[in-house]
Amino acid sequence: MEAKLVLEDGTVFKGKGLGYEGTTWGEVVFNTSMTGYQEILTDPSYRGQLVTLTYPLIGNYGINHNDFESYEIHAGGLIIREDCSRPNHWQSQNTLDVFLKEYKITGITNIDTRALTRRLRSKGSMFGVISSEILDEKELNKIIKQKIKEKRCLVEEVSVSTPTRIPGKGPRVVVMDFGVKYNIVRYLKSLGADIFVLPYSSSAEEVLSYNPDGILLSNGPGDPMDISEKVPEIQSLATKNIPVFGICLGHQLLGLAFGGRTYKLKFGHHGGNHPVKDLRTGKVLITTQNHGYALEDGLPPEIEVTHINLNDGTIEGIKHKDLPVSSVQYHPEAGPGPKDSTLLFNEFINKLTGQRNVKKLVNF
Ligand SMILES: NC(=O)CC[C@H](N)C(=O)O
Repeated sequence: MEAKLVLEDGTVFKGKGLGYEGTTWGEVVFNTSMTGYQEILTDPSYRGQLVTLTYPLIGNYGINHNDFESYEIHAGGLIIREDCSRPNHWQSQNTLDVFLKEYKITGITNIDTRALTRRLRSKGSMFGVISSEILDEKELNKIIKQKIKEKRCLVEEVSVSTPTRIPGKGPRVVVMDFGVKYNIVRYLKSLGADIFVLPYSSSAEEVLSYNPDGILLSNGPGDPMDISEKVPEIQSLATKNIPVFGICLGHQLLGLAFGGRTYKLKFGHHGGNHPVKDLRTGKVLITTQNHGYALEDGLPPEIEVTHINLNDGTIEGIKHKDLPVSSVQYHPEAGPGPKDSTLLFNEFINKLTGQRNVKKLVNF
């Protein structure tokens, strides 16, 4: 089945349809991880984006029950070089193609993803459309012009609609769900936390009514300014002397709450090998990243920058100088990616219990 990918600048890539036969659109981003396609597809932060995977062979270890980062595929579409239709792995239960069909996600294969990535890297991420049903390029360009203007509240699309509890015997953690990845919840659970996942729309008052020992602000899709109405609520929560830990979108919202500003990166950070320096220890961590926005330099004086990205110097972590509040732009929960930073979860939980001992994490 023939398929086409058209970018907002008019570039056309011809390929072969993958997954569900149809038409899909969104911002085209590239991820440089070598493995982890299932986690990437199901990560709510990719909601509505067309994900290009730079690793040339995708699907080779199939799809399994354990690697879900949420309840469904959130990426709007998938762009790859080569699809492996006969996966081989002891846990594999499905092929990538069938998986995409099940969730009605349209993809495209046989694409020169190297050329596409170079284009996105030099011009910046662009809007695009993938279709295996419409091949007329004029028609596809028309779709881009229409859809690029469409506004969606992506966080609303992915957040839980009612509070959900994952019981544990340890400290009570409220997770504000902007599109939380399962691995964040898995780590908190492995450390014994009594977890309440609340809809992103919950007010500060509602969050506090759970009497939390700590609050986690999750990752999530889109521009943090799309949910700027949450900023005063987060500011109110972050100044109550309750430990708060933010991840990715949660980090950006926390920065905004303390008077910082966000901006859009040229092509974002999406991959599993981003070097980040912890400025307090001088150590370099290899991190998983997936973000298109970042905090601007020039944060208020009460905020300390704790981590920076060694590729481009952008802010990767902050902490409040007086309050028990900190956050990272990257993903300590990995899923997929290196686990250099998983101890951040121990640090957070230890703050809540006052324990000194670092519990050994369960390996996922
Ligand atoms: N993974 C995330 O939380 C991403 C945050 C935000 N949507 C961004 O792209 O910057």
